[in-house]
Amino acid sequence: HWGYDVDNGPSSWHQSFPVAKDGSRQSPVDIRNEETERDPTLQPLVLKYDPRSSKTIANNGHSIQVDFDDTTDQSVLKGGPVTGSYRLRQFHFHWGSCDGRGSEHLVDGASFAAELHLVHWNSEKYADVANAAIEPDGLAVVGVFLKIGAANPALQKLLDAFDSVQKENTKADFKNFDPSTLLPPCLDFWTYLGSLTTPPLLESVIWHVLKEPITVSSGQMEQFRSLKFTANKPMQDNFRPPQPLKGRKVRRNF
Ligand SMILES: C[C@]12CCc3c(ccc4cc(OS(N)(=O)=O)ccc34)[C@H]1CC[C@@H]2OS(N)(=O)=O
Ligand SMILES: [Zn+2]
Repeated sequence: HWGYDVDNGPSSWHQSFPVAKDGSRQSPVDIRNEETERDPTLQPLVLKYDPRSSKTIANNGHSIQVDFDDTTDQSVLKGGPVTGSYRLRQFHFHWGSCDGRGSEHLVDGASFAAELHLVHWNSEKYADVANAAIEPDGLAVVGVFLKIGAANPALQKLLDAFDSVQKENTKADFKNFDPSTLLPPCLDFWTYLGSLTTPPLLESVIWHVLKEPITVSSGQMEQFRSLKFTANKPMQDNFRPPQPLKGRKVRRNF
């Protein structure tokens, strides 16, 4: 099964998922800010989250993921490059084995210690996330960089729940969590057309990468690394390296 080891990691995913190599809009990418284009027509990003829609926290063997009730428009993304409304389904993280790496997107070649992904799907056009995920405008993912600095109290609430999901394929209740507490004050973003960054690598994501990181302390990063991929393998370095732009333009609203 796919993973992040030397024998089943990102460089071998193309064997089962040819789009990894043949695709035209693969993610993540290295955002070279000089080559991005400021687009004054981009609307501000509007993220309206209701803590009552948070359900569970799970270790799915690839990341730590918080799932949301997406049967109604309680937590939605609007604005930015998209028309319509995208419903929050889940958020998860990618991080490194050391503080110097871990994010999936890079900015001018620089990595951050981790990256938060808030996954939304186009609930105006499609029936559910699975149907949306096979459409070019089906998903909208917001990426937030985690930069080493002061301990983050909002993140700590999440980390405190990790004890119950240390092992692979474990899940626990995680109610009344407000994901907006994980957002930076400024929602300036880069946006481009991309894909899921794990198999099935579907090319259905409109990416919104926030310019402003949130902070995380080294000690808090250690708590991410206390999670397990399988029996005794620490969950870390669960990030895909940057993929070729293949002529894509990255736009910014700032
Ligand atoms: C579960 C699903 C397949 C995997 C998947 C899904 C959605 C968002 C995802 C975000 C990911 O992470 S990332 N870094 O943001 O790209 C990684 C995988 C994702 C749906 C899409 C079809 C499957 O849905 S299903 N089983 O048919 O009901
Ligand atoms: Zn992700």
